[in-house]
Amino acid sequence: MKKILKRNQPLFFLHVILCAMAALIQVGVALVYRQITEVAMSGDVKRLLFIGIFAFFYILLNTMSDFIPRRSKSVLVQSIMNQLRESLSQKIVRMNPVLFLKNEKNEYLSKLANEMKVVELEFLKPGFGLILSIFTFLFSLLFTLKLNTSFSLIMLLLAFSPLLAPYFAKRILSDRRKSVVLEQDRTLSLFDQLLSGYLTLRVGKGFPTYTKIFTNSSERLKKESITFETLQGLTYAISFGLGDLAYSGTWIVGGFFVAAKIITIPDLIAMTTLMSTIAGPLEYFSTSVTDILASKKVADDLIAFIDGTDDDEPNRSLELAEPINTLSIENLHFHHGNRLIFNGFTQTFERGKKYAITGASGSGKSTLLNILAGIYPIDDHQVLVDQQEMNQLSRDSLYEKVALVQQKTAIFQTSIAYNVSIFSEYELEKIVDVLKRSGLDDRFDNNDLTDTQDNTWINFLSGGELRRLEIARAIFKDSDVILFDEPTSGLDSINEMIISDLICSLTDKIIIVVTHSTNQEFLGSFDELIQLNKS
Ligand SMILES: Nc1ncnc2c1ncn2[C@@H]1O[C@H](COP(=O)(O)OP(=O)(O)OP(=O)(O)O)[C@@H](O)[C@H]1O
Repeated sequence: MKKILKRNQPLFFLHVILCAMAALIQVGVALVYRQITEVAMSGDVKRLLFIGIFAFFYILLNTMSDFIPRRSKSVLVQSIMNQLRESLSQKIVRMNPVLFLKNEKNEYLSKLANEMKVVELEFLKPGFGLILSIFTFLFSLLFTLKLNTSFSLIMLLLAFSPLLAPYFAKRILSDRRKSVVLEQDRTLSLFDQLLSGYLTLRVGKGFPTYTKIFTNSSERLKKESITFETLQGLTYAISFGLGDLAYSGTWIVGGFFVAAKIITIPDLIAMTTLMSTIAGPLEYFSTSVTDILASKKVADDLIAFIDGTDDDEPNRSLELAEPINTLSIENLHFHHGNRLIFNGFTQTFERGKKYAITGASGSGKSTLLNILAGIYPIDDHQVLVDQQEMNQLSRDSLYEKVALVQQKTAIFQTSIAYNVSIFSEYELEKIVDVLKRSGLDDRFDNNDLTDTQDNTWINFLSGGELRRLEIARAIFKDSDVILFDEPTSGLDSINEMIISDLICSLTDKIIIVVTHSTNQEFLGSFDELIQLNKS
């Protein structure tokens, strides 16, 4: 958070200065009232008229003093929110892919949708709102001290009482706020699964039970929210009551001071007006502190996630200067948790050759691809890229030269061209050529390849077309190593051979294909078949 505040220093200081000016104007109202009372008591009508006109313009100025700090607070909070969203996406980009794969995707969605909202509305807004309150409080205090010291000290004691409630409630409020966010996460996650599993649930008649599960989760969210809001409301109410008590107390104590002729009636009017600019800010202070303390845990967790160090391994700094000629696996030992997947596996992959990896389900084929793509962590000396440790290569440098064609095609809501180039710069002729080579030119005959708005096509690609789009990406990238994860799964033999021909057309590369295919023609197109056995 400090880093973000530092980046917004100019906006922050501008807000502080505007708050100080606004506070001075607001506190000045008491002096205007004091003056009016004094002149009214003197019976000087002409001066009273003059001061009345002055008061009118002063009230106009006072209106602006309410608006301007609100606006500067809004600009400051929204710039911070913008940076937080940017930092969150950067954090995810920087993350170690293994950690990313391990976590629930909805956890990240919730950070953007739920936690950021809490930080904005219950942490930053009340936090920056406090600055005006602090200035108003301090200036009012200075004025009252000037009018009468002992009365001011009594007022001050009374004015602090509303702060007691949030102070005692902070722990429980903070825990309850976190519980609400957790329930929001669960409900969001269930709703997301409802959308992604819509057809399965509909056709499998799972909706009645699933809807019950969702309703129960929503019910728990309702209960948690009510509990939190009740506690929060109670804290506000106690603060409000104490604030009211302090205000009435000022009139009563002030009455005694007037009776004892220690202060005048105009002084009492000024001081009770100032009490509202002392107790008012303190009341605001107490509700804001209530919100801040309640949301602090959520804000701290979000910032800890963004600033956390579970990013990519720091020792991955080597760059790959030359094209990759060999990938070597030497005596690989690899576990998923307690489960041994590879027990001394050795294999060299050479440029210009095509390798098919086969084996029973669960024998570790996809795991091997993920190791070769630098995703899973491995011990030193087990995977070498042209004699360089895979572990030490920067992922950016590795991904310049390695492409991973995944089983499940990710499609982005943008143009066809960007879907092929995966958001890198492209020349249209190259996209047209790649689509032709991957047999997708007919499919996109009537589409504007560069149109980023009309994405209806993304919902209607067949299984074979999706596979071809994945391969079009690999052809566009033209990397030295292409790793295919079951490129023909779910395809008929004709489509299988189309994909096989496409793969065969890629020359002078290291091609590694994981496959379950038993099609001898397809398998015959590889230079080497590698059979994995369960360890
Ligand atoms: N991240 C993971 N954490 C724990 N276990 C995993 C993980 N990934 C895979 N496994 C397990 O490791 C074993 C090998 O998985 P892998 O996906 O590599 O097999 P596969 O040969 O590709 O299987 P299939 O042919 O069915 O796709 C499986 O039993 C799988 O459940």
